[in-house]
Amino acid sequence: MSPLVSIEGLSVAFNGVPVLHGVDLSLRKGEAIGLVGESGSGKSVTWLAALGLLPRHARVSGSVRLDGREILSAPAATLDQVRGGRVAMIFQDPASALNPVLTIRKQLCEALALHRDLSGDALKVEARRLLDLVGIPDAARRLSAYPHEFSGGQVQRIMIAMALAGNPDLLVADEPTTALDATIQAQILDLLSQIRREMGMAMVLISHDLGVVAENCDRVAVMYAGRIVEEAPATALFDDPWHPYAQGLIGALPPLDGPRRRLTAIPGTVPDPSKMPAGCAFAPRCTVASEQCGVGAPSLAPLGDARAVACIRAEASRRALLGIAAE
Ligand SMILES: Nc1ncnc2c1ncn2[C@@H]1O[C@H](COP(=O)(O)OP(=O)(O)OP(=O)(O)O)[C@@H](O)[C@H]1O
Repeated sequence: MSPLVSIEGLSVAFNGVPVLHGVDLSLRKGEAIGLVGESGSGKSVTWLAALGLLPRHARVSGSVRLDGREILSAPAATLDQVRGGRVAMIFQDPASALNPVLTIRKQLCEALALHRDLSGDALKVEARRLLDLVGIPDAARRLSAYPHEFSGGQVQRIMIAMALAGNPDLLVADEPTTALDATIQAQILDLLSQIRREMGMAMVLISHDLGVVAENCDRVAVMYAGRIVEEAPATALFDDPWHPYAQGLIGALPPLDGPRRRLTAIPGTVPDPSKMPAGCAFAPRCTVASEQCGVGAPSLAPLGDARAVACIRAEASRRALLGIAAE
């Protein structure tokens, strides 16, 4: 089956400083993929670039195809149609994406009118259906309310309803629950997963939280310093991570049924994009790095059918982790 989205060699530079280095990623219809990595690793920039949402001073190159059609170089009007239509996005701070002086009905109807062939009462009926779908109680009455009359979790539900207005094939959710407390986070993620399955929609879930990604995604791509360093089915990655960075992230993860915390356990920090090391960007923090790791940045190499890793020391690192002696 041909992929829904295929990203190849996606690179981004800001003011001449590269921050994304040839990212390759593809997504099948209905698939949920998680993008994880510390702050600054390029998760958001990957999707902002793919959807033509970076500021003008960004230099973007590579290829992004939606159903085989190139969208990276598409005219602005085509990209406007894609965004909110076939591809929808939700972000961490939903309140800033809603207009405070318009009712929810008005905003939902505007989103619907833009992407669906509906008008008059049919718009209002569909707006109500969407609000119901995302679990806002008393939807008919609440349509007349303004954004400030809803809680943070409800506002994120409304943003999900807005995102669904165009019947998207893909939803990109960038840290959709980071600003919410733990119980509400879990409810919103459950809602997203349920809607995704019912609609057969693909999803990209960008998160710092590996637990969130483990529970909600089929596949995971781990990013470090503007590159994907490991990509694998979620269970394979969590049971047996190969890249030393992925191993560090997973080592920092509390049990799935225990309390979550942010990823802090790997010593050191992500390198400044303007001061990238010559070889593997993770080498300065890596416990198994060899001299050769300083020579060139390793590319993402397939490892069996479903996974890929960018590390020349992956096997050694895995053996060290599992306590297997070198042969
Ligand atoms: N508009 C911009 N202008 C200049 N640099 C930028 C811009 N947006 C992002 N960057 C830089 O690009 C790099 C990748 O940022 P990005 O936001 O994609 O990271 P991230 O992994 O999504 O992190 P976070 O989880 O904190 O959102 C960072 O070094 C960031 O400072």
